[in-house]
Amino acid sequence: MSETTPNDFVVVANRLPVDLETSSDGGPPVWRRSPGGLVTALEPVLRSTDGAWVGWPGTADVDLAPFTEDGLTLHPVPLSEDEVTEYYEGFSNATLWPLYHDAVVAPTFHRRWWSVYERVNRRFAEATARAAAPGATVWVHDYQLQLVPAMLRDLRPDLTIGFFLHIPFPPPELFLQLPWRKEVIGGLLGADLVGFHLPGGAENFLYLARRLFDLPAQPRGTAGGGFIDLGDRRVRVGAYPISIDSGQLRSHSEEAAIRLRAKQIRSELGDPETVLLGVDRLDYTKGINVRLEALRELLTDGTLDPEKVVMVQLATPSRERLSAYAQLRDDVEREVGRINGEFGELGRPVVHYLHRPVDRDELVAMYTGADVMLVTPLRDGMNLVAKEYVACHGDGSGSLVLSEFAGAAAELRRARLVNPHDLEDVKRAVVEAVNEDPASASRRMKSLHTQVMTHDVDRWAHSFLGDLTEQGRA
Ligand SMILES: Nc1nc2c(ncn2[C@@H]2O[C@H](COP(=O)(O)OP(=O)(O)O)[C@@H](O)[C@H]2O)c(=O)[nH]1
Ligand SMILES: O=P(O)(O)OC[C@H]1O[C@H](O[C@H]2O[C@H](CO)[C@@H](O)[C@H](O)[C@H]2O)[C@H](O)[C@@H](O)[C@@H]1O
Repeated sequence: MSETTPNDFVVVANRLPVDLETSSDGGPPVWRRSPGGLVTALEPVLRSTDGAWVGWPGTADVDLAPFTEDGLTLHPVPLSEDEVTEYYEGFSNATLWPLYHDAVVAPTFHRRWWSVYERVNRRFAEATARAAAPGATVWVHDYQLQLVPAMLRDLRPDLTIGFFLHIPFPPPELFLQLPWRKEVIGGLLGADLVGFHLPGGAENFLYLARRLFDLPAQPRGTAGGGFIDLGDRRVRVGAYPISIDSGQLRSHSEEAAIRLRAKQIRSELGDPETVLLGVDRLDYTKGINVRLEALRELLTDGTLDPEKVVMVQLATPSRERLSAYAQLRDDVEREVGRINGEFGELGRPVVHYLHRPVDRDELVAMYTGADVMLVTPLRDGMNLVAKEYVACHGDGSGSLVLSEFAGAAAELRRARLVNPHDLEDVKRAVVEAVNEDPASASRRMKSLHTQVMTHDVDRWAHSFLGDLTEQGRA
């Protein structure tokens, strides 16, 4: 670890790429990789740009000076226990998260949470102002930090500021429910460039900004993008679908040790004809129960044979103190128990359920060895898991069942797209994926693979940062 100097490129996100975990047995704290796709995508970008990362170290009441860890310059922003409850779990994940995900769970609005959200956003803006060199480029990420762009611009007008939202930006009729709607849009308008995964998010934002700030309509740009003129400055808005380090993952999946482990996993599962796989944070947006219910009905009506089909569901713990997440865990575990109780045999469950993270090698072996990947979110910004599975199947093996409501569906058109609200549609897609003729399945997967290989995270970052640089110069 060492002291740091201001950087020309700074990433700002709620979490650092590593979480500080304290052990209950009094042992020394350890840094572990943070959960979620934002970190998966941004870490390779930051490594290639030699920038700094401003974020929360994942544990309450930890106040650390900036330091370097494993080659990354990190600027920790402390959160108190109350701030974790009110800013992170409260306003970020019980107000904004459900509101932005089509209100699949009812959002909760609390004035107190809002004031803590404002306070914490200010702290992030101040930490960033200290971390950024004169004239630096700052890239702010996600719904937890929507006020940072305007706060940072006030503190440091010399900076070029980009903002990227990793979750869907909701349609106006939902967003307008938010009591602090104007403040949130005003916060985002502090950026030079505001980016979304999909054109629909960009269009929603442009409409709302013009309506809430009474701005004149402008001609539409390409792919849902456009500009907002604020008099003294111009904010660019666009769609930038995020991706993964596809080349690295493909090579990883082709390593002999991974191939061997993939075979071992199948053997440990009893060498079934078909392995179905789900990989998600245990989040109510991910539609885990949708696929479990589809499986149970297909076993009940005899369409799938429990002696031939096995499902692996990896559900990594997430936001566990929130009641909607605790309820989801109960529901998922009840459904897993029900399927295994009805259709499993001694030593041979149908659903293998893990409620803990596995290491990256094991995850890549799981992707590589699975015949059908089930990605059935009710709503998802992108879903990198879908792209990761495809990157691991360059040989044309495997099949992807993908919700129309995942951002990834806009690019992965040749996946078996399903409406997760329509159980019959999900069942049909699972059966078709299990029974598909190998030659046609291979053509499908190869075309998906080409898409993922040619649209990787490097391309995403270059596209966003290229537009940001252009905008900063304008
Ligand atoms: N190493 C590891 N990574 C995981 C595990 N579960 C999920 N991930 C990763 O977490 C990320 C999830 O991203 P995404 O699908 O976009 O959904 P998000 O959780 O909503 O960000 C992917 O990069 C996964 O590979 C796990 O058990 N171990
Ligand atoms: O930090 P957590 O509360 O533990 O949550 C983990 C991350 O979840 C979300 O990820 C999103 O970003 C992915 C990459 O763009 C995208 O593929 C996925 O659809 C999103 O759900 C969240 O947006 C991140 O801020 C969290 O760190």
